[in-house]
This record gives sequence, C-alpha cells and structure tokens, in this order.
Amino acid sequence: MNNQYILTWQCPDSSGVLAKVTQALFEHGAFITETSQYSDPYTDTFFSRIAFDDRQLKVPMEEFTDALEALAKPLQLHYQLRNAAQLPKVVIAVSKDEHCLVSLLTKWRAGVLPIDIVAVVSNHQKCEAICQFHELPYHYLPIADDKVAQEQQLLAVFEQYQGDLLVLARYMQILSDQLCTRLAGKAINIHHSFLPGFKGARPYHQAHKRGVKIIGATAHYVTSDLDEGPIIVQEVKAIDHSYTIEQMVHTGHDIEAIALSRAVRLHAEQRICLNGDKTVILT
Ligand SMILES: Nc1nc2c(c(=O)[nH]1)N[C@@H](CN(C=O)c1ccc(C(=O)N[C@@H](CCC(=O)O)C(=O)O)cc1)CN2
Repeated sequence: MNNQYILTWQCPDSSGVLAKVTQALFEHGAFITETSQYSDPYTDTFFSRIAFDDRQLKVPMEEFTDALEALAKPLQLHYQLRNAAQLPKVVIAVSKDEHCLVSLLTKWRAGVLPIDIVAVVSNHQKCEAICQFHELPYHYLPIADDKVAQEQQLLAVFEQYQGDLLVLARYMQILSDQLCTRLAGKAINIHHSFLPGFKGARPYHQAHKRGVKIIGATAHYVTSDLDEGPIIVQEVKAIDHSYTIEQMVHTGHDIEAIALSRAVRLHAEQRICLNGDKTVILT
C-alpha cells in the first residue's frame, strides 16, 4: 500500500508557482493523485492542495521534504505536508445539547470522518452516558465560580491527549483571548444561526422574534471575537410563520450537525486555507 501525502500551501501569487511546485514533485517521483487551487485577486495570494503518493518516489521522504523546504524560501510558501494516515487527534467540547456530539461520534465510528476522537470535555454531565457507550474518556469540568481555572483544566485535557483540533460541539462557554490565541486555526465552533445574523447564546429566539423564513448553522474557526471567526461551512433550511421556537431549535439540530461534521472533515483532509478573516476551501 502506497503512503498518501497531502501538501497544502499558499504563497504570493505569481506566474509559474504551481508549475515550480509540481515540477519538484515530478523530479522526485511524487505521484500526484489530486490537485485543487485558487488564485485570490483581492489578496494576490495563491492557494493549492496537492495529494500524492510514494509509489514512484525516487528519494527518501526526508530528502523530498528538504527539497520542498529549499523551494519554499524563494517562493515564500506557507505550507503543511502530512502523511494522510496520521489522523488528527480531536477533543470535543460539549455543554447540554448532545446532537452535534452524537453526529460526530456516529460518523467517526462509521469511518467517514478521518479523525481520531481522543476525549470529550464538558461543563455538564448530561453527555457522559453517550461517551461511556463509545468507550471514550469524558472529562467533567464544571464552571463552578472560577471560569479561568475551568478553562485551564480544558486546555490541560487538550494537551494531555496531544490534541490537534478542539471541536466546540455546542459548547456554551466563551473561550478567553489567551486560549483562542493558543488554539488559532485548531478550534472549530458550530454556531446555531446563519452568521452574521443572530450572534450570541440564543439565536433561535432572536430568529423567531425577527420572523425569518430561513434558519441556518455556521461552522467557523474560533477567535476571541465571539461568532466572528473565519467561516468554513454554512447550512440553511427554509421554515415558515408556523414554526414555534422549539420547532426551529429541533429543525436546526440537523443542519448544525451536518455543518459541523462537514467542517471537521474538510479540516481533517487539510482542505482549508486561512485567507485573512476568511477561508479558502480546496475540494
Ligand atoms: N472565543 C470564542 N468562544 C466561543 C465562541 C466563539 O466564537 N469565540 N463560540 C461559542 C459558541 N457560541 C455560539 O456559537 C456561544 C456560546 C456561549 C455564549 C454565551 O453568551 N455564553 C455565556 C454563558 C452561557 C451559559 O452559561 O449558558 C458566557 O460564556 O458568559 C455565546 C455564544 C463557544 N465559545
């Protein structure tokens, strides 16, 4: 079985950058299996994702990575190269609503999410039984009266499991600026509205009061600016005047779960590039 690798990179845009990178891959015998690229005219930045394997690699992988590093300097490549078999370690944070957690666990167990879920943390005990069923470590971290200490415990758990990604699967506590900086690009949240509409903790109540005809969910990277992080995936569903708040909440559960699991898969497959406050999705 060949080793599969994923090279995702971005650089100042100029003619020939893709040719120079693919030429280097060709010269070292890397067998390209998938490519995707985007040239952003607003930021003059080029984004690319190249999947390749080693069936015809002419040199040891270390020599290839040295050659890539040598190419990166003159082209100012900001890149990530990973063996696709090394699945990102994921810690999930949840409060009381279990629907996004259950969706992630079900898809993971079904093998359709290329991640390794290593632990669940929560400020409530409501989801403990679900994790016991999946034989997953469950860390109950109540807020009590010391939010700072609780957050330090959360980070300690993330580091204990050598986490690569923290997923806020309806975790209803605002992370501090320090933690957001520590986890920049490594924490994804599901917000239960079609951002930028209805930020905050109770978007369905806001939406019902406004009389919307569409509800939505937004998966985004977590930043210290609440509900302002780079958007990864958005899902929507049409509703009408007859919907109660409860019906909006339960209809929303499905689209929240879809948006979050899709965003986690895109991150795990290294298909997301940060482009300022936005994302480029390479599929
Ligand atoms: N730094 C960030 N932290 C979090 C974000 C984020 O975008 N940046 N998203 C939230 C999730 N969320 C909306 O999607 C959200 C969660 C909680 C609240 C809120 O007002 N929480 C209150 C406490 C509410 C409670 O205890 O039930 C608070 O923390 O004081 C707003 C939005 C996750 N964290």
